[in-house]
Amino acid sequence: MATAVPAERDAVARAFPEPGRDVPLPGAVVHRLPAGPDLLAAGVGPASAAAATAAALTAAALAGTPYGLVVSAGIAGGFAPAAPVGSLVVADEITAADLGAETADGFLPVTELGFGTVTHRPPPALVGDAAAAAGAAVGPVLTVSTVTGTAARAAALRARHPRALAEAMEGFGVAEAAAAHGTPVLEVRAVSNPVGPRDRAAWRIGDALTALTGAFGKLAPVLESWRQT
Ligand SMILES: O=C(O)c1cccc(C(=O)CC[C@H]2O[C@@H](n3cnc4c(=O)[nH]cnc43)[C@H](O)[C@@H]2O)c1
Repeated sequence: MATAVPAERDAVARAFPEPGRDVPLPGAVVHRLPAGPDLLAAGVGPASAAAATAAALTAAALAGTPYGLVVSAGIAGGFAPAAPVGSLVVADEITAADLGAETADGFLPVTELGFGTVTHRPPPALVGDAAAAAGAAVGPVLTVSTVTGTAARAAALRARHPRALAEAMEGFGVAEAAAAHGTPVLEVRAVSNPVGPRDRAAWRIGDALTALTGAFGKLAPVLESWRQT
């Protein structure tokens, strides 16, 4: 389970009965729960998330105990009205929304430049089971390197990704690390703020962290029992 910051990691940990311990690894510190998943505060942004997630995946593989699933979890901005503050989102697509080139005719994703990947798709059956268990909406979660701060930027993202429900900064990095290991990925987000004009007073980080704890209390059996078929 990869979050950005320790506050998100600890919110997920509160869904599990017993406290864990930190296990230092080369390039990452995994918080190991006795009766739950390994948790990783991987850092803010796609690069840090990818690096730390890859380190944890590699350490597990070299130890002969490879992970069966990687989950990117945390708070996110929600695209109103589909994803209001306090709601939960499970990604059916994890998309890098600003990986490409700005041109006179608008943004071109790297895939239209002839290389790379911009979208990872979690296993549909797992997405459905997770969303049903958590009472979450299902749709694309965008990964950005810059938090949207204007209505114009929000509108531009919605125009390019009309189904998008949320915006965060780590999912695509986590998904790239998982893909390099052939490991399925899931992204679960609790909405802390609306995507749009920067208004720090509108952020409800505490409420979102509480929603994240509640979500993983319901998700735990789904994630534990899920095996790639
Ligand atoms: O603009 C601010 O002053 C501000 C206040 C609180 C938090 C931030 C962040 O940049 C948080 C980024 C962090 O949280 C995730 N997140 C939450 N909401 C969003 C969003 O609307 N767009 C992108 N990322 C968001 C993200 O995954 C990071 O881990 C800024």
